[in-house]
Amino acid sequence: MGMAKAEKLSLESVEGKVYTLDSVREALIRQEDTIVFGLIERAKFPMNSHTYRGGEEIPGFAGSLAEFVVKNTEAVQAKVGRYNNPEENPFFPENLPPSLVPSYPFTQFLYPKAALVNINKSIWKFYFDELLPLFVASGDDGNYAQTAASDLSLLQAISRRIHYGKFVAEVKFRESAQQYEPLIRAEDKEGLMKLLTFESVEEMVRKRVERKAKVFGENVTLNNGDEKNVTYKVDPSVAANLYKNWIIPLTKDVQVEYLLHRLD
Ligand SMILES: O=C(O)C(=O)C[C@]1(C(=O)O)C=C[C@@H](O)C=C1
Repeated sequence: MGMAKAEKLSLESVEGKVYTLDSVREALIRQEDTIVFGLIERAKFPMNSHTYRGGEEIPGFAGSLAEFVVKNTEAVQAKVGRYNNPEENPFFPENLPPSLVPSYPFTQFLYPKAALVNINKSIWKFYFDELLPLFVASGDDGNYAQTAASDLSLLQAISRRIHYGKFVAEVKFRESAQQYEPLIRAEDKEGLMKLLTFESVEEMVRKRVERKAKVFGENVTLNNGDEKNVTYKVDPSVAANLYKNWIIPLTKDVQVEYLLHRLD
């Protein structure tokens, strides 16, 4: 096509995105599906710990096979514009190549100085050290590349969900700036955490995720009538605990971090 880098797409119709508390919560609900399917897909493979070993498993590359796949896939996706979308956050932002494609006019909703929050290092750590062993069978079937690819798509889904906290925080700030501003000025993390927390919403999220893991992950047979014979591809309590122990707390950390920079 030979388009210059700075050139804008010619668009038939641009869907300007509107962010409200309802619309961001709707987005979080839809992302639950992606995360539950991601768990189911990763559980298809055993642990395959070769995927995670460092030390020149790949000639000339010091990291693990998973790291190699994530870094290189992110680079390819960056070239075709993935990170032009403010809802996306790379795991390896260092040395990412620029986008080669015309830019889509994404709605600029976030406050630029707060938009830079990126906690993917913590996500990477809990994912490999703590989450994987909870739902993946031990063993090795040699499918390391496929395993790394399923890790990447699940990591990206979890990361997108957690960093969506920026949008949640911006909505809440705009709705009640007069309540947030003094807490931000005082750098009162605890006060901010309290103000942005809705216990009853969190409980609904955990219950719905557990139910989705049951519905999406049921091993379907033709004589399924008998409830007690039902088995699941991923233990539904693992999905609920992923939300309880990591996804919700980290989404809240992102909100607090974002808000602390909201008046910079
Ligand atoms: O829905 C919200 O208000 C959010 O901030 C999202 C979320 C979540 O991660 O699911 C986090 C904090 C709230 O206590 C409730 C739910």
